[in-house]
Amino acid sequence: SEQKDSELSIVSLWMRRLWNSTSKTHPLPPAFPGSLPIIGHLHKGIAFSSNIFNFFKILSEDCVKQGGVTIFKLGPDLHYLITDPQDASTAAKSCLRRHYAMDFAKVWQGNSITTSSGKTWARHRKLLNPAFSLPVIHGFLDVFNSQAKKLINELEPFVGNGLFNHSPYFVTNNFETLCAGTFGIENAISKNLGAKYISSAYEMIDLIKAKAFKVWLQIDLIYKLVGLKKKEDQLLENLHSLTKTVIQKKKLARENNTLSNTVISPTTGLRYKGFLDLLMDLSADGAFTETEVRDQIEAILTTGFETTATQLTFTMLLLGAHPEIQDKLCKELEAVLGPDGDVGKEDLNKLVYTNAVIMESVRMFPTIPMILRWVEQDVKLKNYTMRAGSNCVIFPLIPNIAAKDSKGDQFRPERWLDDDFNGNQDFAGFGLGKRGCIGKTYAMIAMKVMLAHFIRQYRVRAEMSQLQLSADFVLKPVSGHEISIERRHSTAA
Ligand code: HEM
Repeated sequence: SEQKDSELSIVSLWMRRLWNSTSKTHPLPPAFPGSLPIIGHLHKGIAFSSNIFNFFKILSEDCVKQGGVTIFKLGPDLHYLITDPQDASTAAKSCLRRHYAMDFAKVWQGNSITTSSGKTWARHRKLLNPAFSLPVIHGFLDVFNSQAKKLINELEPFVGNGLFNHSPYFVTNNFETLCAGTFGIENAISKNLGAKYISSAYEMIDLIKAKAFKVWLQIDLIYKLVGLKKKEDQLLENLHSLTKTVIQKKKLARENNTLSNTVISPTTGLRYKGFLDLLMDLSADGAFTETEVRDQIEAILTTGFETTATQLTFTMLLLGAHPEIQDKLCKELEAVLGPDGDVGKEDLNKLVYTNAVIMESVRMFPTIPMILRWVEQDVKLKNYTMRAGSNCVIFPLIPNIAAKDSKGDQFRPERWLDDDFNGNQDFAGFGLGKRGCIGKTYAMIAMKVMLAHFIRQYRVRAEMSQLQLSADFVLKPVSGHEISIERRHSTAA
């Protein structure tokens, strides 16, 4: 019946999209320039598709100029673009349903925290919140520390050897870290299985994107005829086989009591559980079905592995291009942690500048470049009412680029320390409101630990003038992002 519900909801979304394009219920805000009859701004989207991040900047800057709310039309689909912080907050609070494109991810992740809406989402979010709390994440510190050291060793051959692409190393390493934290078993999966999962996830995301943009692929018969259904089934098998394998392993271990379902962290002394154990406890209590456990695990893996890795890729690049900031960061890390000590939980709050560096990296390059929501009911903003059946786009770039100072395009971590930017409620890099990022604490601590080891060991150099970005679900560099590394002889042990 869930399948039927989702089909019905897709049909009703289509009806509302069509209705919305013709109804004249509420006056519209000004449009982004260049809209054409029928296709709207589709041609603009296509023209800018090779540099989508620049397009987001142009859209958000225009939106700021036009008063904070504009319209962007992709064929019949009406999108409200919002840069006004108060309206962004209202929209994020009122529109808790994701864009319909996320419905195409349901074949993969069912009704998980990322794909569900309404009461199902609220229940999942409430049940999952404790799994992402600070004490749980503190329990992962050993994994974070050892994974950071592992990466540093892996990069050893690049020392003094010129530019290289560091991004895939961060992706693989972060995926392993996430698997250890998620499954609560180190080396739970083989390297091959992990690599297959990552490549299948990328391909699956491409399919979801294709469905969202090429509307004819949303018709099942066409999807089958062009061979994409077969491809999708194969990818789903690859993806689900990893989660199924680990869940089976864990289940057996729990039944036979051969694996303690809590791990004692040697650094923190804390007893902790991986996400999977917490989910299985909930399933034993009847809160989650077995399928829901798998769906949530898929959702955590997908939202977790690329975001943190990509943000670190950007951070290394920014640090490489700003040696004075890198030196200041290194000084703080050495002062708090010594030349090569691990990061303990009591150190985290002392790494104030490190925190600012990461936040500034999220501000400059938000890996989730837009918050896309579906407007289910009419939503009243300050000066306009968003029509039910439309979409709204909140750019994390809002307060980021429409910056509070005139130097918003500069990488300046100090703004998080000196200015009123610190604790800025409008900052949308990790989302806004109740549906904001559940993994923020995980991500911030994982990134801090990685930077702590990396920067004390290596001096990074980079040059950003040729940087090219792409943005699908995640904003990422596609070229011009290589770095070089040298050992910091003066401080290395
Ligand atoms: C630099 C790292 C990260 C950034 C910048 C980031 C950013 C975001 C943003 C902006 C949203 C809101 C999207 C929306 O409202 O449409 C979000 C949601 C989410 N994030 Fe993150 N994220 C990061 C890392 C992580 C990690 C490591 C995990 C998991 C371990 C994670 C799990 C999630 C989940 C499950 C949601 C959906 C929450 C919900 O729908 O209730 N994120 N993230």
